[in-house]
Amino acid sequence: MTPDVVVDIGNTRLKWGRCLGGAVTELASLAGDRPDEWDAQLAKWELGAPLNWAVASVQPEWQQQFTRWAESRGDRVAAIAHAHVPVPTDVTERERVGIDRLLNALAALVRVPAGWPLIVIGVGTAVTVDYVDPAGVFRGGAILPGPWMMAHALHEFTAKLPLVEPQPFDPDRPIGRNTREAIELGIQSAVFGAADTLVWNMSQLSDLKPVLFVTGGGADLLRGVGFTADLEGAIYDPLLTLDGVRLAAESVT
Ligand SMILES: Nc1ncnc2c1ncn2[C@@H]1O[C@H](COP(=O)(O)OP(=O)(O)O)[C@@H](O)[C@H]1O
Ligand SMILES: CC(C)(COP(=O)(O)O)[C@@H](O)C(=O)NCCC(=O)O
Repeated sequence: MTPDVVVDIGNTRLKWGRCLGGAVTELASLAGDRPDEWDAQLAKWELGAPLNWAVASVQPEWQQQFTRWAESRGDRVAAIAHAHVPVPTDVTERERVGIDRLLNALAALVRVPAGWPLIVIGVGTAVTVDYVDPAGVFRGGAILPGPWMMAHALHEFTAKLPLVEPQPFDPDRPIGRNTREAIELGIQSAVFGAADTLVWNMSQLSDLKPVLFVTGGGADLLRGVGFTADLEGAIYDPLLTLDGVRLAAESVT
Protein backbone atom coordinates (compact mmCIF):
# COMPACT_ATOMS: atom_id res chain seq x y z
CA MET A 1 0.00 0.00 0.00
CA THR A 2 1.03 3.61 -0.51
CA PRO A 3 0.43 5.50 2.73
CA ASP A 4 -0.56 9.15 2.98
CA VAL A 5 0.93 9.28 6.46
CA VAL A 6 3.31 6.88 8.20
CA VAL A 7 3.28 6.58 11.99
CA ASP A 8 6.03 5.52 14.39
CA ILE A 9 4.68 5.00 17.91
CA GLY A 10 7.44 5.05 20.54
CA ASN A 11 7.26 4.98 24.32
CA THR A 12 7.21 8.78 24.70
CA ARG A 13 5.98 10.27 21.41
CA LEU A 14 3.91 9.36 18.40
CA LYS A 15 5.57 10.52 15.19
CA TRP A 16 3.79 11.17 11.93
CA GLY A 17 5.56 11.39 8.59
CA ARG A 18 3.73 13.00 5.70
CA CYS A 19 4.37 11.07 2.47
CA LEU A 20 4.55 12.85 -0.86
CA GLY A 21 6.05 11.58 -4.12
CA GLY A 22 7.42 8.36 -2.61
CA ALA A 23 9.24 10.03 0.29
CA VAL A 24 8.60 11.19 3.83
CA THR A 25 8.65 14.96 3.52
CA GLU A 26 7.55 16.26 6.94
CA LEU A 27 7.69 15.09 10.54
CA ALA A 28 5.30 15.82 13.42
CA SER A 29 6.02 14.62 16.96
CA LEU A 30 2.76 14.29 18.92
CA ALA A 31 1.51 12.96 22.24
CA GLY A 32 0.68 9.25 22.16
CA ASP A 33 -2.76 9.55 23.74
CA ARG A 34 -4.11 12.92 22.61
CA PRO A 35 -6.64 12.66 19.74
CA ASP A 36 -7.15 16.43 20.03
CA GLU A 37 -3.48 16.92 19.03
CA TRP A 38 -3.94 14.48 16.15
CA ASP A 39 -7.02 16.39 14.89
CA ALA A 40 -5.05 19.65 15.07
CA GLN A 41 -2.13 18.15 13.13
CA LEU A 42 -4.48 16.87 10.41
CA ALA A 43 -5.94 20.36 10.08
CA LYS A 44 -2.43 21.86 9.93
CA TRP A 45 -1.45 19.54 7.08
CA GLU A 46 -4.87 20.10 5.51
CA LEU A 47 -5.45 16.35 5.18
CA GLY A 48 -9.00 15.18 4.53
CA ALA A 49 -10.48 11.69 4.60
CA PRO A 50 -10.29 8.86 3.89
CA LEU A 51 -6.53 8.52 4.46
CA ASN A 52 -4.16 5.55 4.23
CA TRP A 53 -2.04 5.16 7.37
CA ALA A 54 0.84 2.71 7.92
CA VAL A 55 1.57 2.30 11.62
CA ALA A 56 4.53 0.71 13.39
CA SER A 57 4.52 0.65 17.17
CA VAL A 58 6.41 -0.48 20.24
CA GLN A 59 3.56 0.81 22.46
CA PRO A 60 0.49 -1.44 21.97
CA GLU A 61 -2.00 0.67 24.00
CA TRP A 62 -1.28 3.84 22.02
CA GLN A 63 -1.45 1.84 18.81
CA GLN A 64 -4.95 0.61 19.70
CA GLN A 65 -6.13 4.09 20.62
CA PHE A 66 -4.65 5.57 17.44
CA THR A 67 -6.17 2.85 15.24
CA ARG A 68 -9.63 3.32 16.77
CA TRP A 69 -9.39 7.08 16.20
CA ALA A 70 -8.29 6.74 12.55
CA GLU A 71 -10.84 4.04 11.73
CA SER A 72 -13.61 6.13 13.29
CA ARG A 73 -12.71 8.78 10.66
CA GLY A 74 -13.21 6.19 7.91
CA ASP A 75 -9.46 5.85 7.25
CA ARG A 76 -7.55 2.67 6.39
CA VAL A 77 -4.89 1.65 8.91
CA ALA A 78 -2.22 -0.92 8.03
CA ALA A 79 -0.28 -2.27 11.01
CA ILE A 80 3.36 -2.91 10.10
CA ALA A 81 4.46 -6.29 11.46
CA HIS A 82 7.87 -7.96 11.55
CA ALA A 83 6.94 -10.01 8.47
CA HIS A 84 6.60 -6.77 6.47
CA VAL A 85 10.21 -5.73 7.13
CA PRO A 86 12.43 -7.33 4.46
CA VAL A 87 15.57 -7.33 6.58
CA PRO A 88 17.11 -10.72 7.39
CA THR A 89 18.10 -11.15 11.02
CA ASP A 90 20.53 -13.25 12.98
CA VAL A 91 19.01 -12.91 16.46
CA THR A 92 17.50 -15.50 18.78
CA GLU A 93 13.99 -13.93 18.92
CA ARG A 94 13.24 -11.90 15.76
CA GLU A 95 9.59 -11.26 16.70
CA ARG A 96 10.67 -9.62 19.95
CA VAL A 97 13.09 -7.15 18.38
CA GLY A 98 11.52 -3.69 18.57
CA ILE A 99 10.05 -3.03 15.14
CA ASP A 100 11.57 0.47 15.23
CA ARG A 101 15.04 -1.11 15.33
CA LEU A 102 14.32 -3.25 12.25
CA LEU A 103 12.75 -0.31 10.41
CA ASN A 104 15.84 1.81 11.08
CA ALA A 105 17.95 -0.96 9.58
CA LEU A 106 15.68 -1.18 6.52
CA ALA A 107 15.83 2.57 5.87
CA ALA A 108 19.60 2.67 6.46
CA LEU A 109 20.14 -0.23 4.03
CA VAL A 110 18.44 1.60 1.16
CA ARG A 111 20.53 4.74 1.74
CA VAL A 112 23.93 3.05 1.40
CA PRO A 113 25.31 0.89 -1.47
CA ALA A 114 25.15 -2.85 -0.67
CA GLY A 115 28.18 -4.35 1.07
CA TRP A 116 28.87 -1.77 3.79
CA PRO A 117 28.43 -2.54 7.49
CA LEU A 118 25.93 -0.20 9.16
CA ILE A 119 25.46 0.94 12.73
CA VAL A 120 22.24 2.66 13.79
CA ILE A 121 21.90 4.66 17.00
CA GLY A 122 18.33 5.53 18.05
CA VAL A 123 18.05 8.11 20.83
CA GLY A 124 14.53 8.08 22.24
CA THR A 125 12.98 6.84 25.47
CA ALA A 126 15.68 4.18 25.29
CA VAL A 127 18.94 4.37 23.36
CA THR A 128 19.50 1.53 20.91
CA VAL A 129 22.73 0.80 19.06
CA ASP A 130 22.37 -1.85 16.35
CA TYR A 131 24.62 -3.53 13.82
CA VAL A 132 23.83 -4.56 10.25
CA ASP A 133 26.63 -6.63 8.73
CA PRO A 134 28.03 -6.22 5.18
CA ALA A 135 25.63 -8.93 3.95
CA GLY A 136 22.69 -6.77 5.09
CA VAL A 137 21.82 -8.97 8.07
CA PHE A 138 20.52 -7.30 11.24
CA ARG A 139 22.69 -8.81 13.96
CA GLY A 140 21.19 -7.17 17.07
CA GLY A 141 22.81 -4.62 19.35
CA ALA A 142 22.39 -2.94 22.71
CA ILE A 143 19.60 -1.18 24.61
CA LEU A 144 20.19 1.32 27.40
CA PRO A 145 18.18 4.00 29.22
CA GLY A 146 17.62 7.13 27.17
CA PRO A 147 18.64 10.62 28.34
CA TRP A 148 15.18 11.66 29.57
CA MET A 149 14.75 8.36 31.40
CA MET A 150 18.09 8.96 33.13
CA ALA A 151 17.08 12.51 34.04
CA HIS A 152 13.75 11.32 35.46
CA ALA A 153 15.35 8.41 37.33
CA LEU A 154 17.95 10.67 38.99
CA HIS A 155 15.19 13.06 40.08
CA GLU A 156 12.68 10.45 41.21
CA PHE A 157 15.07 8.12 43.06
CA THR A 158 16.83 10.87 45.07
CA ALA A 159 15.82 13.60 47.50
CA LYS A 160 18.07 16.38 46.19
CA LEU A 161 18.54 16.03 42.46
CA PRO A 162 16.43 18.38 40.31
CA LEU A 163 14.80 17.29 37.07
CA VAL A 164 17.23 18.34 34.37
CA GLU A 165 16.58 18.70 30.62
CA PRO A 166 19.25 16.69 28.75
CA GLN A 167 21.68 18.91 26.82
CA PRO A 168 23.83 18.24 23.73
CA PHE A 169 27.22 16.68 24.36
CA ASP A 170 29.91 19.34 24.87
CA PRO A 171 33.47 17.97 24.63
CA ASP A 172 34.79 21.29 26.00
CA ARG A 173 33.03 20.84 29.35
CA PRO A 174 34.71 17.92 31.15
CA ILE A 175 33.57 18.90 34.66
CA GLY A 176 30.18 19.96 36.10
CA ARG A 177 30.59 22.84 38.58
CA ASN A 178 27.18 22.55 40.22
CA THR A 179 24.46 19.91 40.62
CA ARG A 180 22.66 20.74 37.40
CA GLU A 181 25.85 20.80 35.31
CA ALA A 182 26.99 17.56 36.95
CA ILE A 183 23.74 15.80 35.99
CA GLU A 184 23.85 17.19 32.46
CA LEU A 185 27.44 16.00 32.07
CA GLY A 186 26.67 12.62 33.62
CA ILE A 187 23.81 11.99 31.20
CA GLN A 188 25.79 13.22 28.18
CA SER A 189 28.74 11.04 29.12
CA ALA A 190 26.56 7.99 29.77
CA VAL A 191 24.85 8.26 26.38
CA PHE A 192 27.90 9.26 24.34
CA GLY A 193 30.30 6.99 26.26
CA ALA A 194 28.09 3.95 25.79
CA ALA A 195 27.38 4.75 22.15
CA ASP A 196 31.06 5.40 21.41
CA THR A 197 32.18 2.11 23.01
CA LEU A 198 29.48 0.11 21.24
CA VAL A 199 30.21 1.72 17.88
CA TRP A 200 33.91 1.01 18.31
CA ASN A 201 33.30 -2.65 19.25
CA MET A 202 30.90 -3.10 16.31
CA SER A 203 33.41 -1.45 13.96
CA GLN A 204 35.82 -4.29 14.77
CA LEU A 205 33.44 -6.90 13.33
CA SER A 206 34.40 -6.19 9.71
CA ASP A 207 37.45 -4.99 7.79
CA LEU A 208 35.20 -2.39 6.14
CA LYS A 209 34.52 0.91 7.86
CA PRO A 210 30.88 1.17 8.99
CA VAL A 211 28.44 3.90 8.04
CA LEU A 212 26.82 5.32 11.17
CA PHE A 213 23.21 6.53 11.32
CA VAL A 214 21.83 8.52 14.24
CA THR A 215 18.08 9.01 14.61
CA GLY A 216 15.33 9.53 17.21
CA GLY A 217 14.01 12.59 19.01
CA GLY A 218 17.31 12.92 20.87
CA ALA A 219 19.64 12.55 17.87
CA ASP A 220 20.65 16.20 18.19
CA LEU A 221 22.18 15.45 21.61
CA LEU A 222 24.90 13.54 19.73
CA ARG A 223 25.24 15.91 16.78
CA GLY A 224 28.83 16.88 16.04
CA VAL A 225 30.44 14.46 18.50
CA GLY A 226 33.61 12.72 17.37
CA PHE A 227 33.33 8.95 17.55
CA THR A 228 36.52 7.01 18.28
CA ALA A 229 35.85 4.41 15.58
CA ASP A 230 37.01 4.95 12.01
CA LEU A 231 33.72 5.51 10.17
CA GLU A 232 32.88 5.69 6.47
CA GLY A 233 30.42 8.44 7.36
CA ALA A 234 27.96 9.62 10.00
CA ILE A 235 24.41 10.49 8.93
CA TYR A 236 21.95 12.27 11.24
CA ASP A 237 18.45 11.51 10.00
CA PRO A 238 15.39 12.20 12.17
CA LEU A 239 13.15 10.65 9.47
CA LEU A 240 14.91 7.25 9.41
CA THR A 241 12.29 5.20 11.30
CA LEU A 242 9.39 6.86 9.48
CA ASP A 243 11.03 6.14 6.14
CA GLY A 244 11.40 2.53 7.29
CA VAL A 245 7.64 2.44 7.90
CA ARG A 246 7.06 3.79 4.39
CA LEU A 247 9.36 1.16 2.85
CA ALA A 248 7.80 -1.68 4.88
CA ALA A 249 4.32 -0.54 3.83
CA GLU A 250 5.28 -1.57 0.27
CA SER A 251 5.01 -5.19 1.53
CA VAL A 252 1.42 -4.64 2.72
CA THR A 253 -1.21 -5.60 0.15
N1 LIG B 1 10.12 13.24 29.75
C1 LIG B 1 10.50 12.93 28.52
N2 LIG B 1 11.00 11.73 28.28
C2 LIG B 1 11.40 11.40 27.03
N3 LIG B 1 11.33 12.23 25.99
C3 LIG B 1 10.84 13.44 26.18
C4 LIG B 1 10.40 13.85 27.45
N4 LIG B 1 9.93 15.09 27.33
C5 LIG B 1 10.08 15.44 26.06
N5 LIG B 1 10.63 14.47 25.36
C6 LIG B 1 10.86 14.52 23.93
O1 LIG B 1 10.38 13.30 23.34
C7 LIG B 1 11.23 12.85 22.32
C8 LIG B 1 11.60 11.42 22.56
O2 LIG B 1 12.23 10.94 21.39
P1 LIG B 1 11.49 9.90 20.46
O3 LIG B 1 12.49 9.42 19.48
O4 LIG B 1 10.22 10.47 19.94
O5 LIG B 1 11.18 8.78 21.55
P2 LIG B 1 10.24 7.50 21.48
O6 LIG B 1 10.39 6.95 20.07
O7 LIG B 1 10.83 6.61 22.50
O8 LIG B 1 8.85 7.93 21.79
C9 LIG B 1 12.44 13.77 22.35
O9 LIG B 1 12.34 14.60 21.20
C10 LIG B 1 12.31 14.62 23.59
O10 LIG B 1 12.66 15.97 23.33
C1 LIG C 1 14.14 -0.72 22.85
C2 LIG C 1 12.81 0.00 22.67
C3 LIG C 1 12.14 0.17 24.03
C4 LIG C 1 13.11 1.40 22.08
O1 LIG C 1 11.90 2.10 22.03
P1 LIG C 1 11.80 3.70 22.02
O2 LIG C 1 12.93 4.25 22.80
O3 LIG C 1 11.93 4.10 20.55
O4 LIG C 1 10.46 4.05 22.54
C5 LIG C 1 11.89 -0.76 21.65
O5 LIG C 1 12.59 -1.00 20.48
C6 LIG C 1 11.37 -2.05 22.22
O6 LIG C 1 10.38 -2.08 22.92
N1 LIG C 1 12.06 -3.18 21.88
C7 LIG C 1 11.66 -4.50 22.29
C8 LIG C 1 12.82 -5.33 22.75
C9 LIG C 1 13.92 -5.51 21.72
O7 LIG C 1 14.10 -4.69 20.81
O8 LIG C 1 14.65 -6.51 21.81
